[in-house]
Amino acid sequence: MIVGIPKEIKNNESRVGMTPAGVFELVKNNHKVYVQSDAGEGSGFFNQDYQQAGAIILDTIGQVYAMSEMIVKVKEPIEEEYDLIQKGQILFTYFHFASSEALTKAMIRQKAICIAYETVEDEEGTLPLLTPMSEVAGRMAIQQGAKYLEKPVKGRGVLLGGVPGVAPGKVLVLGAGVVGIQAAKMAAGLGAHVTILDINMKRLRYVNDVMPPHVVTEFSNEFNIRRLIKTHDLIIGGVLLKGAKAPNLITRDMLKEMRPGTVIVDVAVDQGGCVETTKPTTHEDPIYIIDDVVHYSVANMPGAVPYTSTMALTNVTLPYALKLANLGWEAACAKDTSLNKGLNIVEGKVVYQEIIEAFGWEEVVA
Ligand SMILES: NC(=O)C1=CN([C@@H]2O[C@H](COP(=O)(O)OP(=O)(O)OC[C@H]3O[C@@H](n4cnc5c(N)ncnc54)[C@H](O)[C@@H]3O)[C@@H](O)[C@H]2O)C=CC1
Ligand SMILES: CC(=O)C(=O)O
Ligand SMILES: [Mg+2]
Repeated sequence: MIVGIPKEIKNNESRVGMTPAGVFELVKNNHKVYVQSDAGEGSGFFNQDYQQAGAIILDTIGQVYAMSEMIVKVKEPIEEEYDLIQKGQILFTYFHFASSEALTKAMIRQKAICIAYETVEDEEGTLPLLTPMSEVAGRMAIQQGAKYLEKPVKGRGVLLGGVPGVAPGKVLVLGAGVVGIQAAKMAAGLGAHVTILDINMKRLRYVNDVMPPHVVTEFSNEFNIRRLIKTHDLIIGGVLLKGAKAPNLITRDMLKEMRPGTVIVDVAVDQGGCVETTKPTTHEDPIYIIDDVVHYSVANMPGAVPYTSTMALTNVTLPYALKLANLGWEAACAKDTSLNKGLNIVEGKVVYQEIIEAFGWEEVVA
């Protein structure tokens, strides 16, 4: 198969869809790999590294799309890329369709085969291609939250760890999944008081078992959320309903109940966010303020730490990319039930039910 690796063009996105090690594996399996010039530069991989691994470097993104049967990338295609996508071309990347009707309609129009990293699901129900980026984003959420709690950027002016004689800051984590647990771990490490909520008792039991005593679990419901937001300094959104729009656990009216300078880091923004007032932001302009509450909602948080993130992501995507290249998408998905769950749009047809529901469409749109 001919595989193309374009340079990411989303704001401050420095990850790349494949490392030279991945190229080496594909070439070893008799595939041809085109890499756009400087695609890996932001992650510390240079044209020469890709060439030594067996790739051919192409000058433009247009050439990569035009000459490849499968595109392996990181983020969803953005508007400038829509028309480059070919009918029947495999796109293997994050899409987060439920948060964007425009993107969904564009991919339907282009009649591509869209296999979404975030819905590939193993037998245990975990999401192997989302997990490493959730680990990165969960850890980063505390770094970013701590920064925006500082007064000069309109935060409450609270130091998360406190100091001797002064109580630590309080962190509320919505969702005890991968993002939530990593965020709780980092916040606890700084000495903050952490409250973590979920509706899944298994997750809460696990957290209760492995975390130190200053990480407290509570059941997630509106009553508890309304009570807790009044006293917590930093709120992390890490809720996910697979493939679907995230539920709005914090509604607009609740902002008035928070103290001025409270910070919300809504990591779930890529699935539409779990806060009603969440809208996607960029690393260039990451925050906005509503009712004195600082909102941070960057949809590609791991893109800011590409040295770590590119390797963490491609460690898990490569075996699937290799399967797709070796067998073609139909046979690969038929053989591998995890990969099959990644199929979101196939030649103009939405095949993932939660996407159809997210837009209130009656049926599969062709
Ligand atoms: N902004 C960014 O750059 C990034 C965003 N993400 C996003 O972060 C989100 C979370 O991802 P993961 O932690 O991997 O998901 P996960 O599936 O591991 O965890 C989600 C948790 O939410 C819980 N949940 C569901 N409904 C709930 C409710 N009403 N109240 C409380 N908890 C509830 C689930 O039980 C589950 O434990 C996803 O939308 C993911 O795409 C992930 C990586 C990067
Ligand atoms: C998962 C995701 O949205 C990201 O890594 O950017
Ligand atoms: Mg207020």
